[in-house]
Amino acid sequence: MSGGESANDTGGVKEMEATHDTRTTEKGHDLDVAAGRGNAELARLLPHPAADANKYTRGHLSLVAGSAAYPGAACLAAAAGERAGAGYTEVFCAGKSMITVRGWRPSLVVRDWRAWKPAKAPAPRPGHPTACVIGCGFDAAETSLTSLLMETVRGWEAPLLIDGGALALLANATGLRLARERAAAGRATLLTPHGGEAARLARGAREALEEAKAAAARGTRGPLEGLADTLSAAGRATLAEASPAPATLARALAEAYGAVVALKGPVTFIASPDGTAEIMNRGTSALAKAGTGDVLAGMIGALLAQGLDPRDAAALGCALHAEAGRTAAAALTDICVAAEDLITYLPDAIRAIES
Ligand SMILES: NC(=O)C1=CN([C@@H]2O[C@H](COP(=O)(O)OP(=O)(O)OC[C@H]3O[C@@H](n4cnc5c(N)ncnc54)[C@H](OP(=O)(O)O)[C@@H]3O)[C@@H](O)[C@H]2O)[C@@H](O)CC1
Ligand SMILES: Nc1ncnc2c1ncn2[C@@H]1O[C@H](COP(=O)(O)OP(=O)(O)O)[C@@H](O)[C@H]1O
Repeated sequence: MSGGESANDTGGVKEMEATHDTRTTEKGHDLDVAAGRGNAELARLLPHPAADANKYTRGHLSLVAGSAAYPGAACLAAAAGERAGAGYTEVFCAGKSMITVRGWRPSLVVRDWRAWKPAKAPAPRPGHPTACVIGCGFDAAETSLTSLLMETVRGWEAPLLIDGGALALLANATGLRLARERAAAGRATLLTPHGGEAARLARGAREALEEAKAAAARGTRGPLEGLADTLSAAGRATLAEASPAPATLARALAEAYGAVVALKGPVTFIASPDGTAEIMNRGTSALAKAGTGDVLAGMIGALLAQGLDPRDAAALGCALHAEAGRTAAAALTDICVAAEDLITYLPDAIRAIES
């Protein structure tokens, strides 16, 4: 830990007093939690390119995003991913969205998402990090996207970030089982729900628990056998609650899905399957505008694609996103900031964290 910071564990939530301006102290329903990681610790994670870097060694980000209804989400996530340092950003989107995404930024490599073959992707190679972000601009009403998602959860080996409409498609017994199988195989997954998406994920986990219980009562063995026994009593109780506190919800979802969970909101909680959690409270209500979550997914995805561990990628990505929002609001007012501005102000956020 860097100088000026102190940390201790209280109920699994990492409490830190950082040297940066902490502004707010969040009082969770069950815990008092202070600010997240300090600038010095975050700055050490910044993926500056090596002198001999090339676009492939810097990190390959595959973004499966942008249904015909929401091409903008793919544009925002992809531009944010490039700005956050990915060396090669490839967008797999709906055929009807391709022209929009190509026209938005010529540096993006744009393909039809029928060409997305996650199980056939080359195995990750040392020195050539890669990651996938799936779900920004997924139309959850388009159930045909379920197979695209499930195939990716099952077949994609490298780190996987699931966001937006894909979270609704994951929120059921099959999604939970496949996510847990990924975790058991040592494959990293990161979920980035807002409050509504987190509630859906909790419902999906409850559905899986009920299915597992019913199978046990019938005496049948199934893929979810023993699920209830592998979840902590606190986790099960949280999933059963109508409106749990966000810190405990993030932890219960991380445990259930075997994934790092960044539960977004005015304060963001980043929880890991091992029960640890940290808080990111640098944000501003200027961020409460459509598309800012897509930008965040692209930023974190790019950090994963540059080899950061999911917890570090989430902590750094959320902090950079929040700092970009604050710098943008200082220049443009908290009324005028839009999602695109976060991409423009990301360099200032990087400088703020390094200074
Ligand atoms: N430019 C583009 O192309 C854009 C495309 N986008 C894409 O659109 C897709 C759908 O995503 P979405 O977030 O708009 O809708 P959805 O998942 O139905 O969630 C909304 C429901 O959840 C609830 N809710 C509860 N807490 C909440 C919270 N903290 N924050 C927000 N909502 C919260 C809320 O309940 P309410 O507050 O109304 O009671 C409401 O009923 C997705 O793929 C995304 O990537 C967007 O990113 C925008 C820019
Ligand atoms: N009042 C607020 N204060 C601070 N940050 C906020 C606030 N409201 C939203 N945010 C941040 O803005 C982003 C919104 O993400 P999300 O709801 O997924 O948006 P979208 O789906 O439109 O892209 C998250 O990073 C969230 O933490």
